[in-house]
Amino acid sequence: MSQPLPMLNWTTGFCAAVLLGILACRRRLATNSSLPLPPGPPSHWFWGTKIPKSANVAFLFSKLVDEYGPVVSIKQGRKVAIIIGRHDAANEIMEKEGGALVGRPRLVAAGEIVSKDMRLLLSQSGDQFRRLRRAAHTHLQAKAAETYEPLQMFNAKNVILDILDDPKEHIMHARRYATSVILRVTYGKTTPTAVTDPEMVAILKVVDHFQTVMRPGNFLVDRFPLLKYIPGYGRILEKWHQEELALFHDHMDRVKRNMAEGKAEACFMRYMLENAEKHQLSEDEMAYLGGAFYGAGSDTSAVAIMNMIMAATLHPEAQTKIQEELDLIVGRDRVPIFADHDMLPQLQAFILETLRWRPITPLGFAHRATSDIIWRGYRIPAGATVYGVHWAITRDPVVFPDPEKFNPARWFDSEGKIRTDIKSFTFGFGRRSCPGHHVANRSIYINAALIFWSFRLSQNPMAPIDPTAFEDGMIAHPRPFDVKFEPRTEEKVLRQMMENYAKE
Ligand code: HEM
Repeated sequence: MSQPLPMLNWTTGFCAAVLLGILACRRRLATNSSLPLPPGPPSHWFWGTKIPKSANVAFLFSKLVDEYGPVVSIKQGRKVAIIIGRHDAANEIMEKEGGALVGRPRLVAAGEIVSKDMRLLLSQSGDQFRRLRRAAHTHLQAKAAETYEPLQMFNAKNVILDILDDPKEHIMHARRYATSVILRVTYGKTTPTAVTDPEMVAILKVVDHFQTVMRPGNFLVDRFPLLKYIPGYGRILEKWHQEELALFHDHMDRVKRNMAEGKAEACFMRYMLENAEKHQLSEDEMAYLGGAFYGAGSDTSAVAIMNMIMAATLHPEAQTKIQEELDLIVGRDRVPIFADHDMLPQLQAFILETLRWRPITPLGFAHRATSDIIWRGYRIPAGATVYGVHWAITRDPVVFPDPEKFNPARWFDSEGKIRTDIKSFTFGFGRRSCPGHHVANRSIYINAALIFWSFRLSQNPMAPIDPTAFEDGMIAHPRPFDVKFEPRTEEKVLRQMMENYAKE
């Protein structure tokens, strides 16, 4: 008689658990969908929130944050976009809920037509994303980045020599630095890269196309994806795809040829070709991954160096502080090296403040919510495009009082140490944050150290020739601006020291 009881108990327990589960889910669904979206501007039922085509989207979104609060929702047709513009909210949503924000929004023009779904930066969460990201990490992680220090020093000294030869072209010199480093890391290219090389011109063209295609609202097909099936539509986008694919393959094929002749340098692409099976990537995917390194890593690093020069020229008092520190720690008989980094807090604070004051990617890169996120009573629905807007977050007045002021001192704690309690979002958020940040941080540091050290600032600070050139607040991609570079160290001595400084 007592036999069936355990079975009954088990069945009853199971049913009760299922019922409770269903109820909990329904309650959650009901609660979630009844929660409001974050506040935002009114929108048209069909067109959504109007974004003027000419607008600087990062500025526009930052204004919305000032008006509606730290998290704003806007409509893009029937889709929801969420703008995150304050530090706390970025931490709580982009970082802590990072698991639900690994995705990227569907970008028809940039992702599907131009990149044919092979660009890591735009790849959706899932198997392909994991394979690409794992492969990229092999050559971008901290340990690998450390091994690139000599080639970064070598190229940074060339920036100084180039500036001495042709100070007006300092923006091009920064570009050449960044491209040379990336081409060396990715393809083992050791021959010098000149700004006029057809290869460099082709790279800059690809970067330029990508920036154009990424600008929200630039291509109607992103609003109306069916357009891509209309014959003839998107011819220019297809052409851009063919151009970049050919360029990426050219680079890869050169490594293949060198491997066949037994003279390939150790580099990312050689590793990929030797380990293609392990990483399960097709030839096109490998070619694109190589391209992703300079697509994502060359212009960004160059802009970081340019912004530093811009910040220095505008703030002679900051130059003087760093100068004093360099005199004390490095002296004048040798050139700064990587090992000096931890002993140069003034320089570190200057770099942190430059990256805050003029973020390199003011709008950031959009993420996509893969499930509902509830934040302080608001709902970020699954499928929403989520922007962590760097320009707005770096202007959070609670974390960065008087945010427009360039003030490296804000990065020191009461004991004079660099603050570790403020997370910097320069390299993005959560699981999509920049895998190249170890390489990038080293590039920024060594160029800053060399530039400040070389241009003895106390007597001849780097100065803008036309201070009004900066007045409208350049962001992202500085226009050419003239800087007076007059090294105090005797030029001949400086050249000599640079020549002897780093040999690849
Ligand atoms: C100062 C220089 C750099 C800055 C400011 C920067 C910034 C960023 C940002 C903001 C993202 C998007 C993060 C997000 O979605 O939240 C990103 C992604 C990426 N960066 Fe960088 N980056 C820099 C240099 C580099 C370098 C040197 C490389 C490679 C050599 C690189 C490779 C990548 C790649 C492959 C991605 C795509 C990652 C993904 O979508 O999963 N970046 N970077």
